[in-house]
Amino acid sequence: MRVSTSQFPGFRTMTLEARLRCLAEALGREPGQLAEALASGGLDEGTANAMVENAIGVLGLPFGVALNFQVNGREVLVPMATEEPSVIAAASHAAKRTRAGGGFEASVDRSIMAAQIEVHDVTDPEGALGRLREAQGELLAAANQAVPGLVERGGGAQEVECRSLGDGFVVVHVLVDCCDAMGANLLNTIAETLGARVAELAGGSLGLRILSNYCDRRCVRVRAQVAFEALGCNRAPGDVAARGIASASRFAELDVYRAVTHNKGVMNGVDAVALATGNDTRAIEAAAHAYAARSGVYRPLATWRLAEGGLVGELTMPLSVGTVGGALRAHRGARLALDLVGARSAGELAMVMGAAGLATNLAALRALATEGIQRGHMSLHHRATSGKVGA
Ligand SMILES: CC(C)(COP(=O)([O-])OP(=O)([O-])OC[C@H]1O[C@@H](n2cnc3c(N)ncnc32)[C@H](O)[C@@H]1OP(=O)([O-])[O-])[C@@H](O)C(=O)NCCC(=O)NCCSC(=O)C[C@@](C)(O)CC(=O)[O-]
Ligand SMILES: NC(=O)C1=CN([C@@H]2O[C@H](COP(=O)(O)OP(=O)(O)OC[C@H]3O[C@@H](n4cnc5c(N)ncnc54)[C@H](OP(=O)(O)O)[C@@H]3O)[C@@H](O)[C@H]2O)C=CC1
Repeated sequence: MRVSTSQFPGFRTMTLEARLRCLAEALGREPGQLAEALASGGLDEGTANAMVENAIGVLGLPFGVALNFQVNGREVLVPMATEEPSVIAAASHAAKRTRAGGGFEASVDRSIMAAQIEVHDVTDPEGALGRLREAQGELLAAANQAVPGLVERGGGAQEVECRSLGDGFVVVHVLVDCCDAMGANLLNTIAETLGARVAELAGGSLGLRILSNYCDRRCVRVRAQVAFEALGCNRAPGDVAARGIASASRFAELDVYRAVTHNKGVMNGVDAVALATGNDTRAIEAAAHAYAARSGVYRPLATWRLAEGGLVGELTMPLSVGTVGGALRAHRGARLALDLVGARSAGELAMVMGAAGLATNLAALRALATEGIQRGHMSLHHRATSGKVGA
């Protein structure tokens, strides 16, 4: 569903029921439909029992919506599931500050993932690589026969790459466009289909056949320009806040101890959207941190630089996310989250996730570089931990 605005004045002080009414109106739905989708955390026990093993119930998490987002000119509601107070406020807060500069600009690569087939005890690695390269056409055809639906949608196996790792190991990557799926099961099907033939061609023993979660060809890039005036508050003028944010960003580039915390601030937004939309947060985290360390030094995923009259923030990170497959079909709450975000493709969802990550990073840096984190975060944290909650 697309909305005409992501700004709802007074949303933060409304009751839960009033917020649902407000969203339902924006989406052209009945409030009851939203409440029904979210009943018992969006997941009933029967479904939970079928989704995982040894289920004993359903564990709840707060589900909220970050406001004020514009991504590539589109007004976007950003669904977030998180146990951490102040993350949704932080995302909404930063998104509000980006609006005067046009919000977030984002782009995304095709949904390319690599299926890995590993062969060991290869006695002639050079000969193996030659035979595997020659057989590229045959391997691609066999891979595509295993996923006809994907091919019909315009995706499927695109390319075969092979490398010798030394010590008798040869690895083949089948690069697959998995369209709107995260892709794990699709890629594993391809890896298992090709395994025996690849080992035969390589002249070695077949080893692992599984996707690689290091999806460095499936990156999202997000940029935001924030004017000094949009960064100021009564505790710091905008240019002072901007200089503080740029300096905090530089600190993260120079120090791994800081870079990890900086990236935790990025993942506050990314993971919350991933959890809400039923995506695999372990896959996202594993790829993000490998990418952050790709040069051999662990670096920030997002950086902020002073520019003419303001700040420019840029985030690049790999994101393998789906709007189909995985837990999505079964999970009512995740389907509602996808409906709220209005993403028509996995790429569009990845761009919103990246924008959420850049927003939570900006909010945290702005707070840290001006008043410190404790006022904003701890006031909301105390609200959550005071005896009143759940009474
Ligand atoms: C907490 C704020 C946003 C307050 O910030 P503020 O300046 O008091 O906010 P405001 O009252 O001026 O409100 C501005 C907008 O923020 C949103 N907003 C503001 N408050 C709320 C609220 N209660 N409920 C819902 N939305 C809220 C809302 O959109 C609001 O617009 P309005 O509704 O007025 O039109 C700010 O201090 C902030 O962004 N702090 C950073 C919080 C943060 O990063 N939390 C994560 C936990 S710390 C961490 O995990 C990461 C870290 C920090 O270690 C990463 C790192 O080191 O880089
Ligand atoms: N290492 C890892 O990360 C691993 C992760 N997993 C898990 O695998 C799951 C994700 O696997 P994934 O392959 O994405 O999901 P699925 O196994 O559910 O596959 C997605 C299916 O959706 C169908 N589909 C419908 N529309 C589209 C579309 N537009 N684009 C693409 N596919 C479409 C396709 O079937 P059809 O063509 O027949 O219609 C496809 O097979 C996650 O739950 C993940 O946690 C599993 C193993 C390892």
